[in-house]
Amino acid sequence: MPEGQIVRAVGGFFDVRTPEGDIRCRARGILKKKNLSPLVGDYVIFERTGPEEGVVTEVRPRRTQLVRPPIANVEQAVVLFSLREPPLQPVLLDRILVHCERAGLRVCICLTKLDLAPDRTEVDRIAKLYAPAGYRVVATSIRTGEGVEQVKEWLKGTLSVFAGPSGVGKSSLLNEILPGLKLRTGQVSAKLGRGRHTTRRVEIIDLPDGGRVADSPGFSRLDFTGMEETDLGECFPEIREHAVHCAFRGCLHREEPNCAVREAADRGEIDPGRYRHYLQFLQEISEDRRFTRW
Ligand SMILES: Nc1nc2c(ncn2[C@@H]2O[C@H](COP(=O)(O)OP(=O)(O)OP(=O)(O)O)[C@@H](O)[C@H]2O)c(=O)[nH]1
Ligand SMILES: [Zn+2]
Repeated sequence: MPEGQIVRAVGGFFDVRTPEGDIRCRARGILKKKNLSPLVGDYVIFERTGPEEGVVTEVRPRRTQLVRPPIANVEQAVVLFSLREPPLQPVLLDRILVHCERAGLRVCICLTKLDLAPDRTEVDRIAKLYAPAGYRVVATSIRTGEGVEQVKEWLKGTLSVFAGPSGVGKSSLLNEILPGLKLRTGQVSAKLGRGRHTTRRVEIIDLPDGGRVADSPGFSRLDFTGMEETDLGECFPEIREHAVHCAFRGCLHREEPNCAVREAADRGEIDPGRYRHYLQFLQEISEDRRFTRW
């Protein structure tokens, strides 16, 4: 039976992309009963019921699943923050990165509006700061075109989602990467990713160089609901790496004796700012827990 990936959900139908084109499918009732309603991004098996119509009969296991936007099998998050207007927000950046890690996504960081920064000092600092975590950093400007090719390179061969606060230039960069996007998706609106006050409709867009991107930005909810204190360290790659040498299993890297993470932070092997944000988030999680217990 034919297979494909759902690229769009419209009024109870799912558009399944296949090499021969998109097939508009309903979902077989049994899937809903089994609580397996298809999501955009799902790889599915379908039966043809007409030349361009079908029924989804099976949903392949998901590798990842995001809630906002509701989309399956995203592999990569391109996290955007502007260097200026608005200025970089380091805590919020780490907060988004935690959510990316938690969702199991590969991360790259894009510092936008390079044309508004006096020089590359801040870019170099951020790149150095995130190197131990394994995050690649690029600086872009849609005014000068700098960095855009690098982002295109990162998007190849994978399904990505853009993430970042309002006004940092997510839509602008997506438009730069896909100048024909509006035409292709038939959107009248001049802006992409504008979903806050309108019905959010997710769609996966094929890039000319291969690779796919969700047209709606990710991670609009950024609290740590449902997270255990012991989960947090897992979401900081450089902390995760050192944590295996901590004296205690389940070490939260606070005041525990022989904590390899704190020692690495003292030696500067873990960025002190990142460690501080870790402690801040840990505090949030533990306060939440106390609250729910009362
Ligand atoms: N100088 C400069 N301005 C930029 C750049 N990229 C985007 N902008 C401007 O920043 C503003 C916000 O850009 P958007 O693309 O709407 O930002 P967004 O992240 O999509 O914002 P939301 O839709 O609110 O999430 C616009 O006025 C853009 O023209 C850039 O590289 N340099
Ligand atoms: Zn520790």
